[in-house]
Amino acid sequence: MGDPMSGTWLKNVTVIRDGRQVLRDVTLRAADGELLVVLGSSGSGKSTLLRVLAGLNQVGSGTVIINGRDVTKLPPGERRVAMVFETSALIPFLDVSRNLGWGLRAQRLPDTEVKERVKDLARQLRLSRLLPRRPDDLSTGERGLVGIGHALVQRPDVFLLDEPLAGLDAAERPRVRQEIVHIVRSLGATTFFVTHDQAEGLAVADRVALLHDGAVVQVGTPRELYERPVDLFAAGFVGTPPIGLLPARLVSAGGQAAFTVGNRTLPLWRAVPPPLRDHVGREVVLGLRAEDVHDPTAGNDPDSVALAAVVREVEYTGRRNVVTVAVGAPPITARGSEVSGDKSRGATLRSFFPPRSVIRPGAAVTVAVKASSAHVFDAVTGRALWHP
Ligand SMILES: Nc1ncnc2c1ncn2[C@@H]1O[C@H](COP(=O)(O)OP(=O)(O)OP(=O)(O)O)[C@@H](O)[C@H]1O
Repeated sequence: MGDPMSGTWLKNVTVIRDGRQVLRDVTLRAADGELLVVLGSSGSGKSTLLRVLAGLNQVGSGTVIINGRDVTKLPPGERRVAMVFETSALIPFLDVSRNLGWGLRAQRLPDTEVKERVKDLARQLRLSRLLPRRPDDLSTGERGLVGIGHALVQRPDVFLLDEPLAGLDAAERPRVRQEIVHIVRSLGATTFFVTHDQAEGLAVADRVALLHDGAVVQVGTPRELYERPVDLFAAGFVGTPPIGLLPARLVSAGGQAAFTVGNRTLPLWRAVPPPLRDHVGREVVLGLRAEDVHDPTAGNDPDSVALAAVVREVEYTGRRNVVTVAVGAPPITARGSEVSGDKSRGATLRSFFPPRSVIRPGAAVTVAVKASSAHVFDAVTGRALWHP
């Protein structure tokens, strides 16, 4: 990105509604042709961010740039973007074919080309059989597909997709998702893809921007968000099942770092890493992904330490059981920790057990963890200090 204006982005954008900041100084840039997922829970400001790009929401302050062009003061019609809304507005008295084509006809494309493009797109999205029907004669999911089609047929510079898969059933979602990704990639269009579903976001994104309370928490590749979350909020939001959290104290003995958890000690088997030096003797929160929490009877890793725990929940998924256990440790109060656990229950970890294991809520078990697999967070601010 040599040109400082290139790409499609918001620069220091603030949006105020009813006296509340719904976007707070948001700076977020998608490179040309990038598929950027905007991820966040309900009310985090995702739709507002798209509406600002589309020109449907005024900014309080800041700049909006589309394909290197400052469009902050331009009306929606002059921004060359195509938007799919969560509930798409179809024209009731036009059949699907005309609904898909009217945007192109408005651009004065020749009729034969409009028909050709509509036909191709309908085939790609597998909605050819719906072309003669009117919106009233479609299911919610089918209307959703037509809404997606209406945006995708346009070949704009920038696609704005707001929960495009919301109306579709679970079985159809992965297929349509792949089709959308295929289409926007083959057109080379920059795409903002809004979702509250982290698994969906990770699956399609070049990069993910995680939004919380109107502010950008972290921007990175799916892998960066999973492996190097900037704080407890990001760590808890990204990944299934949610990351497990353990309160601990960082100690240093004979120059070697370790974490104490209750009456157990988890040695790191190395000197205190420089980013942790200021935290020796202080409380931290350890974050452990389910794949790093083991059934100690299944094998013997000499670096692991067994912790006593009580089974809270068992979810059978076919390939394995996802087991939530409570470890005898006090609840965690750090900022952002609420997304990955229930505060009232104390520290919880998740682990994968074999599908045939007989394990029931209330059972006493031990789980094996090791310090070198743990993400380390500040116990007060929730900021990440160290990643495995
Ligand atoms: N017209 C409005 N007037 C006042 N506040 C609004 C208006 N529209 C949205 N908001 C508020 O702005 C915040 C962000 O809303 P937005 O729709 O951008 O969130 P979102 O992340 O897209 O949520 P969802 O996933 O539920 O659609 C919310 O707190 C919402 O209540």
